[in-house]
Amino acid sequence: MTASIISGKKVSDEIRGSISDEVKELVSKNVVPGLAVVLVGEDAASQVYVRNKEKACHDLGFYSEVHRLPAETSEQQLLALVDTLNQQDTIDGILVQLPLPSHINEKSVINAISVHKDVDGFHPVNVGNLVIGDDSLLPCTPAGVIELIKRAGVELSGKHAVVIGRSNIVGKPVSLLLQRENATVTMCHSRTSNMAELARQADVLVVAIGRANFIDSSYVKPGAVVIDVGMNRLENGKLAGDVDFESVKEVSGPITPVPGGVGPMTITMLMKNTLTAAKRNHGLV
Ligand SMILES: Nc1nc(=O)c2c([nH]1)NC[C@@H]1CN(c3ccc(C(=O)N[C@@H](CCC(=O)O)C(=O)O)cc3)C=[N+]21
Repeated sequence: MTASIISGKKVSDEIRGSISDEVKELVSKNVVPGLAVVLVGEDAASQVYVRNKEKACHDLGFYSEVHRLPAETSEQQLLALVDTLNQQDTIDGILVQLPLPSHINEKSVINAISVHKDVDGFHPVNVGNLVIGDDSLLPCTPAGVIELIKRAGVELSGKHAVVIGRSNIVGKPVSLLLQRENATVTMCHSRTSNMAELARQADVLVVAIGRANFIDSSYVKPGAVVIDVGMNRLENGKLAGDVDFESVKEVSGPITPVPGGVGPMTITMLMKNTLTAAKRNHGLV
């Protein structure tokens, strides 16, 4: 029996609907949430994502600035722009698209973004607050993963969640958010020796390893929820997840597709963070 599909597009549209309503409310109080996205260089995938973010802003009534800088931009020039955006009252959220050209230190740039405008949730203070369980702007993809699981009607409390991948951007924060939902969390990574055996114990399997179609049905307990965070562009230009969707959907429980799963949620959570930052910046929460 083929698994049910968790549509990130559908969930995303529902959440964007409520964001749009909240923005109308804010605009009536002369507050327009503003997002600045900075793209350095011509990376094709980044151009797609930045265009998606810009479109989402326009669809939801946000003020949007996109700064497209040449690849040879110096770190100092980029830091100067970030500083300007930190001071700009019309901007509530700042996102500097990663990866950056190798001559620029990503940490320095992330640390330079005001904590209150860090709508990526990458700043160490936001990450620290996430770890200790204090209020913070949550990283978009991890927050989107949790939202998808919840909206699929899956109860996480007491369940065994297995996260494959331990990146700072996805794996680590997802494991923390799963713990916050009282799941029991196992973290697998490149040095895990019995990965398939551990993965098969999962009630909820979250995969974020960056290897196309790597996870097949041998990693999945029948009926387990599978969340595919993979975003791999194949030679033929198609997008593939980290999960071999065709084989896994025959054994899994609810499963997210790629595209149309976690991707749209990443953008939607970015919009949600920008809305939250705008309300905070204007003393409305
Ligand atoms: N500072 C920073 N913050 C990010 O959040 C960030 C980043 N840098 N660098 C790159 C990754 C990747 N990312 C995606 C956003 C949307 C889709 C998305 O909309 N995906 C669609 C398909 C889009 C397409 O057609 O390629 C989907 O999966 O349905 C994917 C990936 C955000 N990122």
